[in-house]
Amino acid sequence: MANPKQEIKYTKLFINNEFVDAKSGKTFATLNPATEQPIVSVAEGDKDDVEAAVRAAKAAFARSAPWRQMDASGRGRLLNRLADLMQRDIDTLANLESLDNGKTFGDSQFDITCAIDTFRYYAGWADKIHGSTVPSDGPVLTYIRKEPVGVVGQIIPWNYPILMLTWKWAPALAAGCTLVLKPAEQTPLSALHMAALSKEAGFPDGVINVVNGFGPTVGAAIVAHPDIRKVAFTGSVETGRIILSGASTSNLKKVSLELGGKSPLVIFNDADLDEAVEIAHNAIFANHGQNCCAGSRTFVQEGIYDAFVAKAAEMARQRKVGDAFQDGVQQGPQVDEEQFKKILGYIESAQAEGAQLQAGGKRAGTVGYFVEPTVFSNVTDGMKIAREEIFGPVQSILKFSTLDEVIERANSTEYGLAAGVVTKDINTAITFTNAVEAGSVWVNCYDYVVPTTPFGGYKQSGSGRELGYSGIELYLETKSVTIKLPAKV
Ligand SMILES: NC(=O)C1=CN([C@@H]2O[C@H](COP(=O)(O)OP(=O)(O)OC[C@H]3O[C@@H](n4cnc5c(N)ncnc54)[C@H](OP(=O)(O)O)[C@@H]3O)[C@@H](O)[C@H]2O)C=CC1
Ligand SMILES: CCCCCC/C=C/C(=O)O
Repeated sequence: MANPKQEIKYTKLFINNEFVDAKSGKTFATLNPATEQPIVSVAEGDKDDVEAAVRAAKAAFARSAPWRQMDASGRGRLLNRLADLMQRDIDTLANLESLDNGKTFGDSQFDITCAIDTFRYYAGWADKIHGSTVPSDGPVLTYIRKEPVGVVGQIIPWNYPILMLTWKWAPALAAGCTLVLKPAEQTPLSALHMAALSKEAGFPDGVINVVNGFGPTVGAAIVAHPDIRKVAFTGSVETGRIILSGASTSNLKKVSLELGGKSPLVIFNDADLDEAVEIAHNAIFANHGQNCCAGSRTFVQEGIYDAFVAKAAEMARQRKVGDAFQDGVQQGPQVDEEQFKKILGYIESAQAEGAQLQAGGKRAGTVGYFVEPTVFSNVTDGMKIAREEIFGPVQSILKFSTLDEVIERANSTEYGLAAGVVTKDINTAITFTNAVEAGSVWVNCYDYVVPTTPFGGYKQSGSGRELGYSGIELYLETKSVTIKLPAKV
């Protein structure tokens, strides 16, 4: 049941299976973006708390520790148990997520259902991670072992708090790593409830640690720590750059990055118009536009352009904006004042650069970080809204003539996370999907993100792939073992 008055039980740091205060005693308030008021204060970790968390994670990774002695199938059972507990607490988790992030209760439930599926998917992998034998020359036996990387640091954003935690925790735990997670400062609450569930599920001491706090303190300490062997990050390109550089100047820890996007969604003349409008609407407005793979450049072929714009604007005007806990609401507030102001700034820049405002265009209401679902037509490639990640409910509709032209324009960006194409012509669809520089391409659909399928970016949208078996590979080392035999056998 949706409950904006959800009791909040966990507000401290989670280190070595205990909730503890920050060593400094400091706390910070997490705000409700619908009211702009504090929900609760949470412990504010810093370098010393990261140190304690890494020490716990390192001890949990010791050869004789219960986690390392556990059978791989035992890790799978713990992951499934955690998924069971998430299912039991789905309403509590969804309430915490919606309070802290502003997304609708229904969207939070959907995200948590996806997260549960992901834990179950990786539970299945835990005892199926294996090496191989290799036919080396000479009287030797050579085999390849796959081993967990060790202690890993994980830094996640605020747009899908539980889902991003899951994309990090589930493969790392299936692989046998131990971890220190930093949730985003805006959305620590669901991660802390997840920490409590991990203890209840039976994960041994120190395997999972959560340190709330800020990027330049907690995040930087994770990135610099010499005992952390790998860092996994989701967030902005700018912070991704800082992380890569911090990893290279500390212990050269491995890094995987899932960064931003400016993803093209291309709609051809032969598309079913209503279906295409709906795909494009959901591609940009889902999660209030706060989505790394949002279809933020809607390219529409000239034959249907005017009709498409009219219907897209009408659909945006019908989108119901309001409090996350109200029935029928499709869009809550943006996560914080910074994002809210950034989005309004982009809307202003689009008007100044000559884009035509078709719907929305301003703040919704007077309290909370609500932005009207906004649609611009006559957007051209050089405009700021066509080049930069807005991360908000702003649809930019661009016109194109030919397939070759739109391929070139779609690829004319340093991002390469996702792309979509809507057409009835299989040749057009395949030509586009082969040519577009993007880690995920969706044909006649969008945002089809499932646990089995790798997800990540080309170019500056990142490196490495989460989900699928690729997600596990991020947390594995490869060891080649060669044993001399008395004779060739
Ligand atoms: N790819 C994606 O899914 C996301 C993209 N973005 C893009 O980034 C823009 C800015 O959002 P923002 O939240 O500032 O994104 P950031 O990339 O800065 O935040 C993501 C995470 O990184 C942490 N972080 C920040 N600085 C450092 C650092 N120096 N070292 C280590 N970790 C750090 C943040 O901590 P803290 O909690 O203190 O912020 C947060 O946990 C958005 O408008 C959007 O365009 C944002 C979120 C997700
Ligand atoms: C629930 C379906 C959409 C998932 C999108 C994942 C986005 C990740 C990100 O923004 O980093």
